[in-house]
Amino acid sequence: MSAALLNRLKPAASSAIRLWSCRAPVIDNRSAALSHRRPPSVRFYSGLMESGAPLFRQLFESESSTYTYLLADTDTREAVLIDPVLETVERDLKLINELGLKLKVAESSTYTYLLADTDTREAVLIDPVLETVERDLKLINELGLKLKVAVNTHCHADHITGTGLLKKKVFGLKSCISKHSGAAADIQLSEGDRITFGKHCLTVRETPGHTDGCVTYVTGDQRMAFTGDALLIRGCGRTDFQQGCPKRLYESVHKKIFTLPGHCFIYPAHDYKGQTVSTVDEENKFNPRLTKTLDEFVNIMNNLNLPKPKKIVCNKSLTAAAERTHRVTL
Ligand SMILES: N[C@@H](CCC(=O)N[C@@H](CSS)C(=O)NCC(=O)O)C(=O)O
Repeated sequence: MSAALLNRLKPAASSAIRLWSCRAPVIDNRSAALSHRRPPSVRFYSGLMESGAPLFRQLFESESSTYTYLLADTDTREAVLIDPVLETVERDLKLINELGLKLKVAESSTYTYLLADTDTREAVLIDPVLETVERDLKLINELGLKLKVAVNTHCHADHITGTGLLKKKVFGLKSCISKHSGAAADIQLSEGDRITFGKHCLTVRETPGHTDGCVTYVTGDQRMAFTGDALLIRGCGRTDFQQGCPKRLYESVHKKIFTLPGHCFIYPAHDYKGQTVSTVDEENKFNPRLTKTLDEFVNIMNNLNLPKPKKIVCNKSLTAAAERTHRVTL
């Protein structure tokens, strides 16, 4: 596979299917779907491929009847997974290892934050992501920290994926998310709750609007706020799917974030322009959406016309689970 082709695959997994389908053999899934018979969990087609064609596997998750597709360059071994499903991630990773492939990281421009008490070494991870769990654990080990809690800002498929895997790898680790998120976790959080690590803490401020269960975590000294997707730098979370509501978001930001001290640093869950940090004062003055009136804000949010975010599209199972209450377990 050429570098140009790989680059074309990376930004949009759905177009990858179209791209490959002209060269791959025809696959007829209809019989399995119509007869409700369970298809084999892994199908092999590589023998039918013309030379130079990518390695291709169709994988199936029976609970949600979702197909995951594995595509790889047989020379570089670089691989892409389309629609990985939570329940079958371990099986798919095993196959990728068996075939000696290197999974390219799905890009969601998501930030994970690590905070720790330097005396007790107790640590907290905010929004750990599946693809970077190993990197984050390595850092935690290198720094001699004890990971105590994995806290999640909200239940979206581009944020919550790492917590389950971390719980398998770190004995005693607790998961946290808002009680309004619809997800099950060890600790269900509400407004004003505190997550302690050593002498430090994070306080929960409920900031719904992007989703019902969005929260902002504020350090005890109010110097830092981890705003998730509620407030982004010079932007904010979209409100056009999965419980989004512009009016709620506007109120959340004005009442719960802009009331923090002006010097409080804002650390968002995403940035698409390379920005890393802002402050309450800065966003209060320069945020092009949230400095508007409520009506203007609602109008802006209802006309963003954004493309679907990458990992939300790529992970049908988690997205569907996020839409059904109490299906995601962290
Ligand atoms: N422009 C982005 C679009 C990705 C996107 O929709 N991001 C979400 C957070 S993940 S649900 C969002 O709320 N974005 C707000 C915005 O104004 O972008 C891209 O480059 O993919």
